[in-house]
Amino acid sequence: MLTFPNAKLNLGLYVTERRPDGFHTLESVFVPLPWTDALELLPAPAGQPQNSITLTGRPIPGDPATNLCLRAYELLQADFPHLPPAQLFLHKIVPIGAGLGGGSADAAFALKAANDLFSLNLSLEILESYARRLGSDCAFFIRNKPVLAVERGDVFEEIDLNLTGSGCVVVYPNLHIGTAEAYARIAPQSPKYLLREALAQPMSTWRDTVSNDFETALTPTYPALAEIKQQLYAAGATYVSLSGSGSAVYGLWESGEPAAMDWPPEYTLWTGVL
Ligand SMILES: C[C@](O)(CO)[C@H](O)COP(=O)(O)OP(=O)(O)OC[C@H]1O[C@@H](n2ccc(N)nc2=O)[C@H](O)[C@@H]1O
Ligand SMILES: Nc1ncnc2c1ncn2[C@@H]1O[C@H](COP(=O)(O)OP(=O)(O)OP(=O)(O)O)[C@@H](O)[C@H]1O
Repeated sequence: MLTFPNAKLNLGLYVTERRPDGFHTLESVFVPLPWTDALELLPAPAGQPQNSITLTGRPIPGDPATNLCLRAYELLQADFPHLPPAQLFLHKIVPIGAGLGGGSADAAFALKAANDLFSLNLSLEILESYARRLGSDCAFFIRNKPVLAVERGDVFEEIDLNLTGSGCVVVYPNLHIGTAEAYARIAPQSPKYLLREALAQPMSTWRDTVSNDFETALTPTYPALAEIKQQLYAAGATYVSLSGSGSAVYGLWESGEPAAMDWPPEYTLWTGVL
C-alpha cells in the first residue's frame, strides 16, 4: 500500500505551562500542508522473518531501526501478533527538524496503512491513541484536518477555518532545530489574544494578533528566521510565521501571487496552494 504522508503548519502556537512529566501544554491550530513524503507498506516476501525499512531521498539522522514508521508498525505488532513481517519503503522529502511534523506524519500514515492493508478495523480514536505513544504531533495526522490542538498538542477541538485556495510558500533555511532544544528556550505564559477568536478575523489582522512563542524565543539565536519573514512580507504575503519549533517559516497569500524572491542555494522551498 502506497501512501503520501503530508506535513503540517502551525497557525499560532502558545506554550502555556510546563507539565510535571517534562512536556508542555500548548495551544495551536494545526493545518495540513500538501508537501509529502512517499511511504509504502507491504507484507515482507516469503523467507524474510523480520520487518525491514529502505530509506531513500533526504537523509534521516539516526539508526534506521528507530525510524518512526517502523516503530509505528512494531507498536501494532505487539498488540496484533498475527501481523506478518512487513517491508517499508520511505522516500523522504519533507525537511527534518523543520517544525513541519514530517516524522510524525510518516508514523501516523504507517498506522493507517497497516490498519487498511491488514483489515484491523481500528477506529480513528484507537489509531490516535497509538499515534500519541509515538509523539505529540503524531495524532493530528490520523484525521489530518484543521484543528485547535491543546494539552500536549495531541488533544483536538474542532475549528471552523478554511484556508483552501490560499497561496503558500514554505522556506526551510537548512537549520536543524531539535524540538526538545526549542522547548527548553521557552518561558511558558498565557497568550495575549485568544487564538480561536483571532483566527476568526480576516487573515490581514493575524499579523498583529497571531504569533508563535518559538519564533520569539529562537529568533535572537537564528537571525535568518527574521530575514526570511521580512522577505516573505516584502513579497506580498498576508501572514508569515515560523511553523512549530522551526526552522521552517511559511507565508500565506489570501489572494494574489508571491512576487519574485531570492533565497540562498542551501534553502529548500515549497510553493503551492492549500
Ligand atoms: C512543536 C510542535 O511541533 C508543535 O506542533 C510539537 O509540540 C512537537 O511535537 P513532537 O515533535 O511530536 O514532539 P515529541 O516527539 O512528542 O517530543 C519531543 C520533545 O519535545 C518536548 N515537548 C514536546 C511536546 C510538548 N507538548 N511539550 C514538550 O516539551 C519534550 O522535550 C520532548 O521530549
Ligand atoms: N520518518 C522520519 N522522518 C523524520 N525524522 C525521523 C523519522 N523517524 C525518526 N526520525 C527522527 O526524528 C528526528 C526529527 O524530529 P524533530 O522533532 O526534530 O523534527 P520534525 O520531524 O521536523 O518534526 P517537528 O515538527 O516535531 O519539529 C530526526 O532527527 C530523526 O532522528
